[in-house]
Amino acid sequence: MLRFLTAGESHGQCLTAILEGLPAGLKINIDEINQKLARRQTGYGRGGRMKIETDKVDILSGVRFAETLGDPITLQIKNRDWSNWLQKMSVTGEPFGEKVTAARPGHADLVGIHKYDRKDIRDILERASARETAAKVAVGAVCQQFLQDIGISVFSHVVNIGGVEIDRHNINYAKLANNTSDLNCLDEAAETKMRQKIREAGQAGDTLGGIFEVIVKGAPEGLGSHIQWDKRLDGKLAQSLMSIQAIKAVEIGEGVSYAYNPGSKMHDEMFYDENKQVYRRTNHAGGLEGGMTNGEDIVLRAVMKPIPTLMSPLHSIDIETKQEVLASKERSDVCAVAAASIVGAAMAAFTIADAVLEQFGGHAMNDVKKAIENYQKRLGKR
Ligand SMILES: Cc1cc2nc3c(=O)[nH]c(=O)nc-3n(C[C@H](O)[C@H](O)[C@H](O)COP(=O)(O)O)c2cc1C
Ligand SMILES: C=C(O[C@@H]1CC(C(=O)O)=C[C@@H](OP(=O)(O)O)[C@H]1O)C(=O)O
Repeated sequence: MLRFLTAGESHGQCLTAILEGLPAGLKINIDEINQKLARRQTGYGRGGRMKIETDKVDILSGVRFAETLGDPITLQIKNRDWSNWLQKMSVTGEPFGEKVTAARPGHADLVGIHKYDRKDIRDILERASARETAAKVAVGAVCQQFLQDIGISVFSHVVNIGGVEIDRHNINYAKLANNTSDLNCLDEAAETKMRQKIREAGQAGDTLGGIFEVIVKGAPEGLGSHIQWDKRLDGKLAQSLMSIQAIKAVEIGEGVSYAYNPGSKMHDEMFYDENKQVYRRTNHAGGLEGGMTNGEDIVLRAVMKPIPTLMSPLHSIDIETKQEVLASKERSDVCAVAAASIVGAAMAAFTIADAVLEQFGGHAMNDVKKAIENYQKRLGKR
């Protein structure tokens, strides 16, 4: 079993993740992890915090001479902003600085205060903050290196921001691997409109959400299982995306379209090629049937809600004065769908890596590769 935990507050000293369960003998490239961390920081519409941070990973355990040992891998990312918050985030001493008492609709503020019996909303928002997604991306980047080594690639791109959609007929999917657009969008015309939309939202003190897509190529047939609810890979992938801060809906393949079309239009018909290898002409199912991968690309989409902190704040309540007030305004992003798309690829990579290890086991990279080879041979795959 592959598992990870993260720790760290948004303005605390650092973020830490422990990733356990990867086999020994996997080559680790720190520069590639850092590239993914940098990519998560980009995106038109991000706030002032991203000008302070330059996320870089330190590997504190589990790797020696750039190879995994099979031990838990500890990944750490320092918060550069911490130096500005030493007293407000002090581990010892008396409370310092103004309390946050005006709850923001759409954030964890109010429920968190009630549930954890706190008086300062900062005690909640620090951990609810999506700053934590930097740790998820570091974990996912390591998992992506594992997957890459066995021929599986995970990509993501932005398909909608604030209602501006990409033109699917005009997309060069070959650019997925080295897309350098800071909105992580493959459609230049749509990207220009997205920027305009984000600019207008920012000027109005408003925020925007959107949709990103994750595509997994090269996953072997049969990851996951139909035999039990918690073994279904569609369910696990949905959770991995839904667990990202601000994600409100997840779609697999044509997802929502299934409600509007008959079976004759939606199920992917099967054919044999001249070598008696099965192929399909469509992939409405997004690569998953019966909770298992079917050998097609895995296609997932996630909907992100607009950022809850608005510079033109919404009506809310003050937990201390019990008055109706405007929600608090923290420095904030206007739109972070591009960043979320990088997090989405990381979370999908973790989940696929876990499914691969569940199926093929192995504490050593060579054993994993042999097991996959044997399985593919049994299936008659070339
Ligand atoms: C990459 C990323 C950046 C985010 N930036 C902000 C932000 O600057 N301000 C904010 O209020 N929420 C931001 N959020 C969203 C909140 O973290 C999220 O809405 C909050 O934790 C409540 O969780 P929920 O939306 O899943 O219910 C961001 C989310 C992501 C994924
Ligand atoms: C720090 C990050 O995102 C943060 C997510 C976030 C929130 O409420 O989720 C609030 C903002 O933090 P701050 O209050 O420090 O400006 C974002 O910048 C990050 O993505 O690295």
